[in-house]
Amino acid sequence: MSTRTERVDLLVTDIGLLVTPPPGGVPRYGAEMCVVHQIEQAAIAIQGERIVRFGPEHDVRSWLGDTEIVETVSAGGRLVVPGFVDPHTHLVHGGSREHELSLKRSGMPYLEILAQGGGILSTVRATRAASEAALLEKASRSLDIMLLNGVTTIEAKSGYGLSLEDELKQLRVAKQLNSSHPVDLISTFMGGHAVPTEYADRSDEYVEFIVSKMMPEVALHGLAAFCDVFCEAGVFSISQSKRILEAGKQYGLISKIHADEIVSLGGAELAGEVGAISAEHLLAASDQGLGALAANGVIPVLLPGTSFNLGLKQHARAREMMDSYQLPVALATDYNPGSCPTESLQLIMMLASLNLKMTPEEILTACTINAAAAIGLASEIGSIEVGKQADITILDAPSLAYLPYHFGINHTFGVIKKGRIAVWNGQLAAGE
Ligand SMILES: N=CN[C@@H](CCC(=O)O)C(=O)O
Ligand SMILES: [Zn+2]
Repeated sequence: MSTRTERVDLLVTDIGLLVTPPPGGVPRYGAEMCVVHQIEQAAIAIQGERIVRFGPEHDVRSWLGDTEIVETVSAGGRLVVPGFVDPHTHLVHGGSREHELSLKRSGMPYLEILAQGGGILSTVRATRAASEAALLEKASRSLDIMLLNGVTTIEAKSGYGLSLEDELKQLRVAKQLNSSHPVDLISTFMGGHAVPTEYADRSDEYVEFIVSKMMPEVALHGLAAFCDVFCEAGVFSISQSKRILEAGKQYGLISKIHADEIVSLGGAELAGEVGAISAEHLLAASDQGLGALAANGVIPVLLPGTSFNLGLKQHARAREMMDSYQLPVALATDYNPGSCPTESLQLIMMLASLNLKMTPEEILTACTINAAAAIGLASEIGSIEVGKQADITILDAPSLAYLPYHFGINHTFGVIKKGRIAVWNGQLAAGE
């Protein structure tokens, strides 16, 4: 395994049970998702930001010999897993939408609220009205909650600005948080989230505005790694979505797509055609669409919190995706102020168990290595592996199954981010 190092900066001992996807730095497909490595009475040695050794504690200790250890912490017999990754969030936004709760509960469909100028467009108004500092403050608080819940890396989309300045404003906030907050953020440009009111009935013109005015600026300032579009009936058509994603590729932005969430429009097929890294939602994806994902290595990112919160009977066909199509399913919160206002990935784990019929092992894989792969980071994060970033979550739980079983609470005891203690005893560490 690894050669001995001069010094270990942090040694995590007394890990009751360490569970991780196997090494490899690649997504885990279908049946592979239930295979995880489990080590009882384990320890992890960290130097700088990297894992240098892990395994049974007696093995790690004999490997260490008389190596200098700067700091030792005990996991107190708890469960230790890779830091969770949330690969689909709409973190940066102004305002909230509790005023739409009664409309939703009275059965008004999500797309109808949007068509009446509410929904996403309501958050666009609030985001445009908010200062950059106010957006930063609000997003930072949500990011703290995510960290306290054991999440160490997230993806964050724009898409509530829908004007050049306001899209850039959202993306600058995410960039700023990436450098100031312990959680790593990777940004997605989503100017194609809705057609703004000033372009009502001129959606093709808005698409050209995205392509000709927004994308060059996003690329020029290095503000995003990915490009996403809400490909949905009444929002962006297949051809408009294709125009946006293909143009994004010219600017080096990797495609993602909100596909077949409500209507089976062919978004999954388009994801395959444009070579997207991931396709999200997929409740209404056709068999042909799932085949296109499998044939083109597209990762399905499932968002069971959204179908739950929208009160939908339909769920993404996770079992078929894994069992029949051998797809590498990932899970995410979809944290946003409308369809899924929760930062809790642990709630999503419970819903994945309940409604997607995923096993605890599959859920762990979907929230770690496959989630990392959905944002292009599987070689760096998503598993406990020598050489990988030391992103580690310590949970007050005796087993993986305990997480979806004892639901509605936060099990996180500690979080180590890039080798530094970011959360301990359920609290943010001083200075974080
Ligand atoms: N479906 C489109 N976009 C978001 C919801 C955004 C909102 O309602 O504000 C989603 O992924 O669920
Ligand atoms: Zn979304």
